[in-house]
This record gives sequence, C-alpha cells and structure tokens, in this order.
Amino acid sequence: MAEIGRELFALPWRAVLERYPYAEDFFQANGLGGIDFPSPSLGRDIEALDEDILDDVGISREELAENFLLFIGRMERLKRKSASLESLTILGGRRKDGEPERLDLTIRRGEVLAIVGPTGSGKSRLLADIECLAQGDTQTGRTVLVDGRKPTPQERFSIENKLIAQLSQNMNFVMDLPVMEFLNMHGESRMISGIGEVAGRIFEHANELAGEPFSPKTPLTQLSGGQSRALMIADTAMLSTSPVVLIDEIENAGVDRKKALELLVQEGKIVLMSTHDPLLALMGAKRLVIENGGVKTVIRTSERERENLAALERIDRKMQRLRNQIRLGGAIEYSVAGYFAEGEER
Ligand SMILES: Nc1ncnc2c1ncn2[C@@H]1O[C@H](COP(=O)(O)OP(=O)(O)OP(=O)(O)O)[C@@H](O)[C@H]1O
Repeated sequence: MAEIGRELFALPWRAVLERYPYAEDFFQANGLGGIDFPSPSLGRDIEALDEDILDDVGISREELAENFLLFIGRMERLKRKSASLESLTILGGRRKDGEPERLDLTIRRGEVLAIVGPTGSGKSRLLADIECLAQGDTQTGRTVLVDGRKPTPQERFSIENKLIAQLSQNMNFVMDLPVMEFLNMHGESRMISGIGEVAGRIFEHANELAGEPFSPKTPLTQLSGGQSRALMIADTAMLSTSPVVLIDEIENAGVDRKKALELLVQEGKIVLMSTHDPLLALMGAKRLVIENGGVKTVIRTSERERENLAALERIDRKMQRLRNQIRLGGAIEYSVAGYFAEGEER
C-alpha cells in the first residue's frame, strides 16, 4: 500500500471512514469528537473548522492535518506488520526419555500440517510450544523460529498482533450480542476497512460451514456448539491477523471440516492441527508423527493418499447424510452396505 498522502483530504469524510474506520479516533483523541464533516471533502471540512474550537483544543489547522496523515500512516504500517510471516521453523528438543528429538522443519505460508500420535504422546505440547514460540525454555527444549530468526520479545509476548491464533474446543461467549453485531464490533476492533462487507462474508462462510443455518440476529449464546465453532473458524480465517492457526481437533459436530480447512488455507495461513481424522490428515501436505514426547517422523502425503482423499470425501459425505437422518429422527432401515457401495444419488 502506498504512503498516505494529502489526496486523502480530497475524499468526503464518509469515504475516509469507510477506508480507515479508526480515523474517528484521531479526532476524538484531539478533543474534536462528534464534529460534523458534511462537505464533499475532508480538506474543506478541516478548513471550515471554527478557529475558537481549534484554539480551545490547542492545535493549529496545519498541525491537525499533518498529524492526521501521520496517524493514518502509522496505523496502516502497524496493520501490515502484524500480518507478515512467511515461514515457521521447529527445531527439535528432547523426548520424554531425554533422548534428542531430531527435527529441523520449516513450514511455509498456506501449508497445512497434521499432528498425529497416541494419547499422551505430546501433540498438545507441540502445539503449545508453537503457540508460545518456545526458545528452549519449555519442558521439551524445542526452539521455534519465525522467518528463520528468533522471534522478538514483542512477537512472543504481545497480546495484540499475535502471530499465533489457537482455535479452542469450546467457545464460551461471555457477551450476548447478535451474531452480526459481534462481527461488526470485532471488525472495528481490528481496524478493518469496509467492516460491513467483511462481516457479511464471515457470516455467509460460517453458515456454509455450520450444519444448521443461523440468522444474523441470533444471539451468540443461542448458537449450537457446531454453529459457534463454525463462526469462530470463519472469523479467524478472515479477521484474525495471526498468520498461524493451531487447531486441537475440529470435531465432527456440525462443522464441514473440509471447507473449514480450505477457508483457513485460502487466507494464506499456516495451519497446524492435531487430528486422527483421515480426511483432515490427508488434506495436509505432511503429518508429524509424535511418539514419547518427540516428533518421530514427518510423513509427506503421497500421491496414492491424495487419490484416496477423494474416496474418503465421498464416504464422509455419505456418513454425514446418515448422521443427519439420525439427527432428524429418521430410521436407517435399508442396507447400509449397499448404500456405501452405490453412487451418491441417495
Ligand atoms: N518432550 C517432552 N518432555 C517431557 N514431557 C513431555 C514432552 N512432551 C509432552 N510431555 C508431557 O506429556 C504429557 C502428555 O502430553 P500431551 O498432553 O501433549 O499429549 P497428547 O498427545 O496431546 O495427548 P491426548 O491425545 O490425550 O490429548 C503432558 O504432561 C506433556 O507436558
């Protein structure tokens, strides 16, 4: 994006706000909140500001204009900075038995990796090491690099602009806003331009991912488990500036897992998910096999496996239909073996 120049003053205030929703904060912070800017250009509005009001808040017209451009420029740089990461590198530490973990793995933007292994093997621990960008200072001694270098303390510990987002299993909404209001508010807090349109797209995607549709007016606390998870996935894909998303299993309940993953990857994120679902595991480019607290091997999804993915998707769709029949109080009185053997018409 180009530097913010004086041409901004040629736009009407409404267009400036549409592009930079946080612009209003600047005038608020300068004691000029709530002033009407009705003319066809912001420049003219600033020209028309009452001299007495400017005197009262202690700023000259020129300073106001200059500072406004500086403010918008800084905010835009901040936004760009928060979104950038090309790769993540995981360097091995030690396993539970103290033996070294032989691992030097770089994951690039848009890649999906599955993490597999028996209960208690250390899958969640690996996700936690990534989430805190471990620097040899966790139980496992692993080191995580961003773009091939050590993360800065700000990258590790800042709560805003987090590099890593974690999609948790339970969405406990504290607020009880209608869905669309929540999305608009979230967009505003993320300084997103054209919030209305983005919120609308998130809503549509969430509805596509959720098994049962919900309305923009549905209060958050009335969403089902699957619906709220679908909403959070769509929200993370489109609003979160975190370039890395960690998922501790996308459970079956009412979420189209395949579409969810596609949505996250489409937005250029690195996705790491702990899963034993063959459909999800084979969608990843690789899978990390965890044993005894360490990554034992990295399996690259083969051509053969990719071919199997199509068959698995077909089976999954059929399973989904059976689930829906049960959910809707139906009966399964026909031959299930026959149903799986035939095409997809039924
Ligand atoms: N390299 C390691 N060194 C020491 N302790 C470890 C190591 N890796 C994992 N652990 C510990 O082992 C325990 C089990 O790990 P974790 O919870 O990550 O397993 P998991 O594979 O996610 O299990 P589940 O599938 O049951 O959720 C945790 O207490 C974790 O901190």
